[in-house]
Amino acid sequence: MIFWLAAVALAVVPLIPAVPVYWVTLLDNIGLAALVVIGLVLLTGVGGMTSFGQATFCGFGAYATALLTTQYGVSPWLTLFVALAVTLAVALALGFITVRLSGHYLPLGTIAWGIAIYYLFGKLEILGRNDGITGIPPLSVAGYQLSDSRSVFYVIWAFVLAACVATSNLLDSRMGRAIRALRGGTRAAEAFGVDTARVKLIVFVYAALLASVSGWLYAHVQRAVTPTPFGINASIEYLFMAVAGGTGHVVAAIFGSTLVILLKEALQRILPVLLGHTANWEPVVFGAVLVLILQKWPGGLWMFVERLLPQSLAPKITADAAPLPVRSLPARGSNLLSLERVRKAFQGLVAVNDVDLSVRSGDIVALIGPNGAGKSTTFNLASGLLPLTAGTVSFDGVRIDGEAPRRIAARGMARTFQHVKVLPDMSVLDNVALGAHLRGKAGVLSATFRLDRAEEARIMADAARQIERVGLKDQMLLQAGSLALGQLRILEIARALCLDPQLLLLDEPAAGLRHFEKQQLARLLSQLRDEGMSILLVEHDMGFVMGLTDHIVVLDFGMRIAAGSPEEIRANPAVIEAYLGASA
Ligand SMILES: Nc1ncnc2c1ncn2[C@@H]1O[C@H](COP(=O)(O)OP(=O)(O)OP(=O)(O)O)[C@@H](O)[C@H]1O
Repeated sequence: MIFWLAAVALAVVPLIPAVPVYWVTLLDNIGLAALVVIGLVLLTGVGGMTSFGQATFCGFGAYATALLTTQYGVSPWLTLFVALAVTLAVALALGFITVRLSGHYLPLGTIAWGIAIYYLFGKLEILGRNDGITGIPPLSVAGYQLSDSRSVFYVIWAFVLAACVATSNLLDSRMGRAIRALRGGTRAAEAFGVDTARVKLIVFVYAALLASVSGWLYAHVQRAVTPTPFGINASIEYLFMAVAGGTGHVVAAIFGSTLVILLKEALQRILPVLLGHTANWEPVVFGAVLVLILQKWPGGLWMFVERLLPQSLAPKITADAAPLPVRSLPARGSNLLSLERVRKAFQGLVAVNDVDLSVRSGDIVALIGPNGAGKSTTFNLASGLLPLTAGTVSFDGVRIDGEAPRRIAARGMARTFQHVKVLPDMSVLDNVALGAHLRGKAGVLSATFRLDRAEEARIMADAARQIERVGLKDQMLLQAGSLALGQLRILEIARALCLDPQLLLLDEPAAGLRHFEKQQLARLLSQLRDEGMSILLVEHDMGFVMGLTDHIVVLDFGMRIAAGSPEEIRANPAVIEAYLGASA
């Protein structure tokens, strides 16, 4: 509501004759920057991919329209589609290479192509080399030329408004959750079935297209383009705007753009008066202020505004949403997971040495052993996180070794993590809904146009059902970051259940839990088994395992030294020697 009131108030500004043209021009510049920064909020703030090359994509939009309108007389509105098509092709090619980079190689990659393309713009004869292209026509609507700041204002801000709405819609969707999941690490996201390389590429292209629209508008506002506004300096400035505003919220992009542009303007006016001479101190003070902001408020300054706004309403859960389809569980007692003579060697070290392990449907099976016995490695071989050196893994009668973790997840194997991997600033409900990624289909287009609501309601209703199933109903709308470790581990189980699995893989589910939390967890796992769920868990806590499981496999130095019921394992001398003996 406040957002729309602000939009109406903004729309009135250029109509007030007393508002100087200079201020309207500033608002135009803020709008142009905000388009790029909205993309950066999604790419960097939400998706965690830092780009120092966004201005380059503005360049593609600007040069495409500059060339076509001045050389070939094409209508500017048509060139918008050409600009988007050119940017799409370039962003797909650059993104394909760039988003596969990780750590600091990713921003370095964006710097590299940002610089290269900037020089390319300045070298190409057809683009007028460093002099650029002049004589670009203004935009026109119904024969009326938008050649002044006031008239073009509405076109710029219509695009900003559309970008805000589309991006907010996108974030509040299945794809939006997948984009947020990127911040939690590729491993976790892939385990829920997210194709992380594809999602990264989608975000990269989305941000590039917004920058291209900004460049296209810029060309028709300035009526001339040169390479300068599309260089690395401009890209860094856009990144500052995103970070200074706050990278977690779409509206913060507008706030950050306003902040940085007004700061630059203010410094240009105030500093010469204060310092009384013409030396160019603005960049120095500008840099110092930005460093101060980054130091003091790394989350961005939007949070100060956000605190003053009414809290957004809790997400609606439609109780009567049709349930998502549920896969049938295999007959109780049938062989669900089989590891046969699996082996994993890390260079010289054989971490898992020809181990056999099977899980029957409806059983809780534990994999135990002293530190370094090879439990986690075996677990990761089963879930596809590590490739096998030898042996086979079959799930529900089908060989799955060699398949990617997300394909294995799609078959009905869901996992939790030894070090919990939740998104702390997302609600428990949204975190759990992430587990249902593979049960939905809605992509970017249906999300931005809100055509995904029926599917989204079904996903949310299922997530709420799983949360109730594990007993976290009272925490459903809290931020996941506010939960205790025991609740976080249960949240991960709810998220795994949201995948509609046949088998749950739990990596040290009781690690770090207090006694009553362990009891609560054991009750939940028994309840799930009673409901027909099969569970394989890696665990250190013998008391927890003995009271809960149907079958135990013991590893030591990568070898299987025993397998049997808890009673058999308790009485096995090799186990007492290797495991219990060690702790005794
Ligand atoms: N990526 C790796 N590269 C090299 N060695 C590894 C790798 N992962 C595990 N190892 C080694 O393989 C052996 C088994 O490790 P693993 O983590 O599977 O044991 P674990 O039983 O899960 O131990 P813990 O209970 O301490 O987690 C250890 O000696 C470990 O150092």
